[in-house]
Formats: sequence, structure tokens, C-alpha cells
Amino acid sequence: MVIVAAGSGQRLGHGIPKARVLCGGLTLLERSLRSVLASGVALEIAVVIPAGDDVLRSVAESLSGAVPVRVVAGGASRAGSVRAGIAALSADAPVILVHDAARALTPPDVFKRVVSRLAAGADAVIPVVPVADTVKTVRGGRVEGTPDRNGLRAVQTPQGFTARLLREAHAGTGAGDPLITDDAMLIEATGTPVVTVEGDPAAFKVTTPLDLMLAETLVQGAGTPPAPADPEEDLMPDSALPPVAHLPLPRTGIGTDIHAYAPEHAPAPLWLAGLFWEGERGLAGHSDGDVVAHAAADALFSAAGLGDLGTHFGTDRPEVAGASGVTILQEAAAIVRGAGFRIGNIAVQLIGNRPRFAARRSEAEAVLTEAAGAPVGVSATTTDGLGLTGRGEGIAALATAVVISAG
Ligand SMILES: Nc1ccn([C@@H]2O[C@H](COP(=O)(O)OP(=O)(O)OP(=O)(O)O)[C@@H](O)[C@H]2O)c(=O)n1
Ligand SMILES: C[C@](O)(CO)[C@H](O)COP(=O)(O)O
Repeated sequence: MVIVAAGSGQRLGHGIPKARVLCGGLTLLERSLRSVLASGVALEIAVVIPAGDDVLRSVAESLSGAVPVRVVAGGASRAGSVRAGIAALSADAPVILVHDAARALTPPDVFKRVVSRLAAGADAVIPVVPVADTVKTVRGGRVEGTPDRNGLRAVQTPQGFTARLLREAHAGTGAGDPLITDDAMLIEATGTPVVTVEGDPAAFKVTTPLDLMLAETLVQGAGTPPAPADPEEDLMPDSALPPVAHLPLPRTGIGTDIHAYAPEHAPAPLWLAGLFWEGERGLAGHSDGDVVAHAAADALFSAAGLGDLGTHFGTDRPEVAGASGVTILQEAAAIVRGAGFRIGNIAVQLIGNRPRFAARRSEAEAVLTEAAGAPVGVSATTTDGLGLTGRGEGIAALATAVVISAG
């Protein structure tokens, strides 16, 4: 299975790779990877991400388990990304499915239908849905014709192929043509029959802001856990329960971090809330001393019941020395997600006399929100000259986090 997630998401317009955009608190990549895993059809998965995207890398790697997930960098076009994914799969895979991460809500049954049709002997299978609109061919603003709508289908993913056929098609010269918009087109050009199975409206591609709104609405409605395995135990019918009784309860966590200022004879740069503060006195610490990012990570572990910052990033880990707070928060979020939680939000309060924080609040919140993959709010306060922060001995931060079981 190849999941292509290396697109930039120009049409969505979030300014970050689309696969990293959140939908109901989870990245689109995580949602699509979870639906692939839930289908049970994949023996191995190659996830194709933008080169150097550490957030998507840790999202994908955190879901590697019984089904190994390999992460590779994508190409400039979708077809180039598909080729990178194919190259990362075992050479002996008999069939390959190619799936868009952007089709994040694809129901597991669609994967099963494609695989069943391949197992029944087809070489190339695509899921399709009927076209609702009348479609016209237009050139220069003028209508040239109206194809018979009964013969038209909108094409989705996963598209499934015998591995040899797909590898050969992508090795051919036609594969570089920018007019190639899906893998089936390459197979059609060889004359091999491409057959269809029923797609699903929920497998729509999140392309525009309106699509993302629809996806958000759908995942909110999907908070209901499956019915109990033994129906006789379900004494109260669903209709008699208030809707909230179906929802898993959120879990809160708390985190704290305090660092003393670096001594005058060994000055350090100040990194706080993911930002560099030029001209400000830095903090002493094993890592970069970013108390805001550390408190946020600590709160995440607390909420998920996974210990605390020291459990995962203790001073016994030499690689943590000098690590940035942003990296630590990213990794903490990936660990918490890997343990099966969605992250609701994180709130951090910075306690100290300096730096004056308000002017850079939104900059800091944007950096930390991206690191956590969930909203991070940061406020700041002084303590009226009291305590260690009031005496100017260091800076402290307190954080709370909300997580919810994704299961
Ligand atoms: N160079 C590319 C381009 C696209 N894709 C993936 O192909 C799928 C379908 O592409 P699309 O939805 O068009 O995504 P983007 O290219 O990101 O969107 P846009 O065209 O709006 O920039 C997505 O999962 C996308 O991540 C990819 O892996 N590599
Ligand atoms: C593969 C695809 O999702 C099938 O509908 C589609 O062609 C991808 O196109 P895009 O141009 O990358 O959005």
C-alpha cells in the first residue's frame, strides 16, 4: 500500500502541507493511515511525505506496528510521489494499492472491495461514484459538448493493481506527463482493462476549504463508539441515551517546568515558547531550557497517563542534550497519538518578569500549535516580585492539556 501525502495543498490554502492539516484534532495523514489500518488489507505501507517534514514523519512512524510503515520523501508531482512509494515497498508484493492521504475519511470497506476484485483476478481496479452534475467539455469559454452523464464516473482511491503492471507503467516514459492525474490512466494506455468497484461519498478528496468543513462535520458525528459486542447487554436502546453518553470522556493533564537563568559567566541564548529572544538572558538546562514547550509536553504525558517529561526525555538520554523545546513537544505529541489519543488543546502560562511576551504571543502560539498538531494557547504573568520568578532567578511555566481516546 502506498499513501501519497506529499502534496502542498495549494487549493486548501492553509500554508502547510495538506496532510498536516487537522481534521477533528487529527492530521489528515493520521486519519487516512488509521482507515487503511482499520481495513486490515495492508501488509506493509509506504507513506510519501514532503522531504524533511518531521511532523508527518513522526505521525506516520508512530502508527508503525504489526503492519510496518516506511516513510519516504515525495516528488514534485503526484505521479513522482507514487513512484517513490512504490520503490519503498518489498519487491515481492503481489499487488499494490495507491491511496491519497487527502481522502482521509475513506471507509475501510472501499479498501476491501478493491482488494476483493483484485483477488478475483482483475489487474487494475478503481473505486468510482456516479457524477451528480451535468459535465460539459469547454474550450476557450465555449461549450464543445455534453458527454452522456450515465457513462461518467468520478474516480476515487485506493486504486489497486498487480504490482508488476503498476511498476512497469510508472517506469514508462508516459508517467512523466503532467496530464496524468491518476495511476489508472497509465494502465489504460497499455490496453489492460481497468475495472470499477463501488466507491463511497465519504471517500471524497479534501481539496478546498469547503471539503475540510464537510470532513470536520463528519468526524464530529462519528464520535459514537461501535455497538456492544453482545447485543443482549445493550439494555438501553441508543435512542433512549442522551447523545453525550456515547462519547469517550476527555482526560486532562498538568505540567510544570522551571529553569534558572544561566550564570553570568556562562551565558546562554533564550529560547522560550519555540522562539529565539534576542538580547534576553537565557536559561540553564540539559536541553534548550524552553520551559513553555517542556511544560506543554509534560501536560500531554500527564493527560495520556504516560508518565512525565522525565520518563521520556530524561537527562540519561544524551541525545536530548541541547534538543529544542519544539522538537520535544513534537515528539511528545507523536508518542501520545501513538498511544491512541487525540489531542484536544494545550494551555500554557509563562511565569516570569521577562521577556515581555504579549507582542510575540501569536507567533509563539503558531510555532507550538504546529509542533503539537493541536491548538496551543500561551498566556503570561508576573508574580508581583514574589517567589523565584519574581526575584528574577528564573522562568517557570504551567500547562494543562486535554486528550481523548481515539479508539
Ligand atoms: N507532489 C505531490 C502532489 C500530490 N500528492 C498527493 O496526492 C494526493 C492528491 O493530491 P491533491 O489532493 O491534489 O493534493 P495537493 O497536491 O496537496 O493539492 P493542491 O493541488 O491543492 O496543491 C494528496 O494526498 C497529495 O498529498 C503527493 O503525494 N505529491
Ligand atoms: C487520484 C485522484 O484522487 C483520483 O480522483 C485524483 O486524480 C488526484 O488528482 P489531484 O490533481 O492530485 O487532485
